[in-house]
Amino acid sequence: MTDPEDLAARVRDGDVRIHELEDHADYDTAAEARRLIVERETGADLEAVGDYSFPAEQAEPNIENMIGAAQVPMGVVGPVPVHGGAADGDHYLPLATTEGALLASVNRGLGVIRAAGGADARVTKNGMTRAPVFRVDGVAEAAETVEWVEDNLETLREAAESTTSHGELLDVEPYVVGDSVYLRFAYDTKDAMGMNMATIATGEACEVVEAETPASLVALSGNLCSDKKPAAINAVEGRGRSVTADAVIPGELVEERLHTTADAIAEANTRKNLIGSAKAGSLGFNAHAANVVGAAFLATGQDEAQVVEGANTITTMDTREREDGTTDLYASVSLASLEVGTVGGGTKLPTQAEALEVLGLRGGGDPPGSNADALAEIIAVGALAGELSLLGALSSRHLASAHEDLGR
Ligand SMILES: CC(C)(COP(=O)([O-])OP(=O)([O-])OC[C@H]1O[C@@H](n2cnc3c(N)ncnc32)[C@H](O)[C@@H]1OP(=O)([O-])[O-])[C@@H](O)C(=O)NCCC(=O)NCCSC(=O)C[C@@](C)(O)CC(=O)[O-]
Ligand SMILES: NC(=O)C1=CN([C@@H]2O[C@H](COP(=O)(O)OP(=O)(O)OC[C@H]3O[C@@H](n4cnc5c(N)ncnc54)[C@H](OP(=O)(O)O)[C@@H]3O)[C@@H](O)[C@H]2O)C=CC1
Repeated sequence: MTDPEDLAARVRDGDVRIHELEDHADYDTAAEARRLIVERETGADLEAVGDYSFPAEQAEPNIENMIGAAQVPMGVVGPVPVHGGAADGDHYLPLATTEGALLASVNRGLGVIRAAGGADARVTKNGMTRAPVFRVDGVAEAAETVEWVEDNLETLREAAESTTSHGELLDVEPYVVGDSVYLRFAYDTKDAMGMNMATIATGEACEVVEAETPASLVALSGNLCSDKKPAAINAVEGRGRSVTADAVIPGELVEERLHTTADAIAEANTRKNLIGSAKAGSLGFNAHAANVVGAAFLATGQDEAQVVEGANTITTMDTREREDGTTDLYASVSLASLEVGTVGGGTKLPTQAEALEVLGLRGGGDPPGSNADALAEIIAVGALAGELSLLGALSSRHLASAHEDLGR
């Protein structure tokens, strides 16, 4: 049966479940039937939602109960001048957002960085984590379990890596709380963001832990991972890529293009991003790193919920005196836990793959991992540009007027 009206009627009559429509029709017809059901029950018109540009079947690994697609406007900023460990040269960065003024701001910051000769960027740590929680009888069994894990990393590595041809187990960090034992597994997941890969590999390793120790698995994710929640452990230890970008901006460029001074930006950064964030109890000591991380994630097919970890960013802005008496601005961002991939997840979907192509980073890198490293470095430079521009706007008191002009 391939008629959407008939399919919708069968769902209404209870003959077919709404999430099983793909068993009875092709994927696009199933989505159309679902739209009919939802339209009739809610009175909403789903014409725009149904006007998507790719075969629904292509999204099969990414969504259940598909009715169409949410379309977010995508723009481009740059070129981004990056001197990175993996990324080098000028890259246009696609960003998808609904916040007017955001791309203008990042574009302005990139123009400043470009005029200053570009930004350096490096991935300084890489490890996607999964931390299962086990039940033990008490502290004696907890210690026995931890000792076994520490003595048998090779055995755990063999089990975990049997599930993947790309992933490598880097470390297992044990934590004990009463009769709970948490094992934080960290993997080099190469060009994949790696959450599925790390979860599957850790599941295999957990079977060995249960067979060899008194510990009994309670949950494959015990929240010390920590995925998609604000967590100090990610800000301190890192998760995914830890990446830093910096640039020195000549004082005259700050004045010409940001309409303020290096001193004023440094002061705004200290009082806002450092002291203000500390007083607020924030994990993010930055202005809006999440803006660039989120927009780049939507454009390139990353898991949008992991913007939470991307916000674990510290921005520093300091003045540097030159011999001629003028003052430059040293600017940096350090993203502790940027979780990105160029294979897997949403990266294969058509618009997302095209966005990765714009960056020259679609698919696996050579060597494996280099494309995801490069993506992390480019996003970090984009975040640095956003910080420079917003701090400039705040220092020159242009934030409200910018959003009056562009954001509404
Ligand atoms: C809006 C500007 C850039 C104007 O700034 P301006 O200096 O008046 O702009 P301009 O017209 O002189 O142009 C300067 C450059 O900006 C770029 N630019 C300029 N306009 C465009 C445009 N339409 N499209 C693309 N790029 C644009 C472009 O690079 C241009 O150079 P050019 O190419 O002309 O040589 C500036 O006032 C600004 O950056 N304001 C800050 C806005 C901002 O950062 N908003 C971010 C969101 S705020 C938020 O979400 C978080 C928050 C604030 O709540 C977090 C917190 O608590 O801090
Ligand atoms: N399971 C979970 O708990 C969670 C899942 N997610 C979801 O997980 C998905 C992302 O998981 P992820 O593991 O990244 O992606 P996928 O599950 O899509 O797997 C990617 C696979 O691509 C293969 N691959 C091919 N080339 C490369 C390369 N160069 N580098 C690395 N791997 C390569 C690997 O296969 P092989 O391993 O065989 O080598 C890898 O496992 C997203 O959809 C996200 O939303 C998010 C959070 C939690």
